[in-house]
Amino acid sequence: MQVPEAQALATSYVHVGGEEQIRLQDSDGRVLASDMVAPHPFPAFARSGMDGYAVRSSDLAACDQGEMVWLKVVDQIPCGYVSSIPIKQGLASRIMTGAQVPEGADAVVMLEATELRVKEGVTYVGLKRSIDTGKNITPRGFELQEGDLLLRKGTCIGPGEISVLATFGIHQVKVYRQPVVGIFSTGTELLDITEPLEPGKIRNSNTYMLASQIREAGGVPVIMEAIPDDIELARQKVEEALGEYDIVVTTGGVSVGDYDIMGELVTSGGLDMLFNKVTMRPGSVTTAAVKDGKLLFALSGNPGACYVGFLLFVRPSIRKMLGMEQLYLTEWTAELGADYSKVNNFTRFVRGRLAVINGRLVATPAALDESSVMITIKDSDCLIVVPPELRGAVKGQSVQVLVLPGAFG
Ligand SMILES: Nc1nc2c(c(=O)[nH]1)N[C@H]1C(S)=C(S)[C@@H](COP(=O)(O)OP(=O)(O)OC[C@H]3O[C@@H](n4cnc5c(N)ncnc54)[C@H](O)[C@@H]3O)O[C@H]1N2
Ligand code: MOO
Ligand SMILES: [Mg+2]
Repeated sequence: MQVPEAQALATSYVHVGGEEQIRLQDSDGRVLASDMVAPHPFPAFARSGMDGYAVRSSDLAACDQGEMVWLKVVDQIPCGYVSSIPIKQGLASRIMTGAQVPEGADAVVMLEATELRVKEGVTYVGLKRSIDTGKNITPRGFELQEGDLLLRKGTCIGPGEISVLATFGIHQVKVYRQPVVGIFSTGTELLDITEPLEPGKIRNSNTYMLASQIREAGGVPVIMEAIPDDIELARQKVEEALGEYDIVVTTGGVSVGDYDIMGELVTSGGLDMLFNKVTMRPGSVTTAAVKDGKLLFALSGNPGACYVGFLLFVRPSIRKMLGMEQLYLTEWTAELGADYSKVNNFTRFVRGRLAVINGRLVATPAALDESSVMITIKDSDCLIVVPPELRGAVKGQSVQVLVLPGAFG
């Protein structure tokens, strides 16, 4: 199956998760399940932008003839205080940045442009320059009017969105539930990361890499113990996990080896196989199946293939359950930074590094990009798409790149 077809097929089984109400401070990375509308204008009152004096600009017109104007100071307005004294002709109130501008005032003169004089117990402020109406005042509703759409359903919540919601006192938000994703690796050779190395064995790195990828995608990983290559045990684990979690991801045992059990598993025991071979490399053995509407992704055991298989198939499914609109990795056009000579009949997703050189986006393939290679995953920020038609790609040519989550730091 071609990659886009396999992606569409897998995600067609996924539905947006249920909704839940959570605290605003817990909502980073979550997706809004309803439109949010401004319950009041923002700012809710005309606000001073300077520490200074609230005045009537018409009182200062005489300054244009070189005259100094003296206004009687009738109040002091700190932030949070509403003055009850209107500014009539000849009057001014001392006001602080962020405080509500008193009735009658239409401009604020900054403190540095004023002089003070006290005469018979009365304070006067002296002004030398005229001022435009509205100067240093942020009008009510400057940013938002009551009823304006604040955030659309499907918006992913980050610092800017949290600021908007907090501004309006929206301390509980309705978001889509995070999918819970069960992970287990298969392989008799696998040691737990806490165990000492033994001859011929390796530590189970995929489970932990996948848990990290699931978290990045917005899901909640549940790490299950790795299992040996035993089909009956694997079947039991898969069934239990599918009963319990929203999505199940396994790694290993999907190729044609004597101990590759997953191929048989996904074609038996009430599972419907969606695909077991995708025209891509790494990850050609990526397999997906469905049982009672729940998805099982059986990814390759090779770390590079496991990583890419997750990004292309599992991540979009998690994002769809989360209610996100953009399911797939961002695709950009870049210049190839070095020749890439490997050819085959499948589309290659080559790990690479992105850089902006002289204003152009350049993608350089990793020195080691074999499916079995783990070390360059951490050094990559894109997957360079090399289609099979490209019989050897040359430095400088235009290529499509899929930008990896967290690229550019
Ligand atoms: N005769 C053929 N051999 C292979 C083919 C093929 O088409 N014909 N395909 C190759 C491709 S492509 C890939 S990819 C791998 C797929 O292997 P499996 O998915 O069956 O995975 P395993 O056999 O279980 O392991 C492969 C490799 O990965 C290591 N591994 C497994 N699990 C983990 C883990 N949790 N953490 C770290 N590393 C893991 C395992 O030890 C092996 O080295 O098959 C090719 N062969
Ligand atoms: O599936 Mo393998 O990863 O194509 O290299
Ligand atoms: Mg194998």
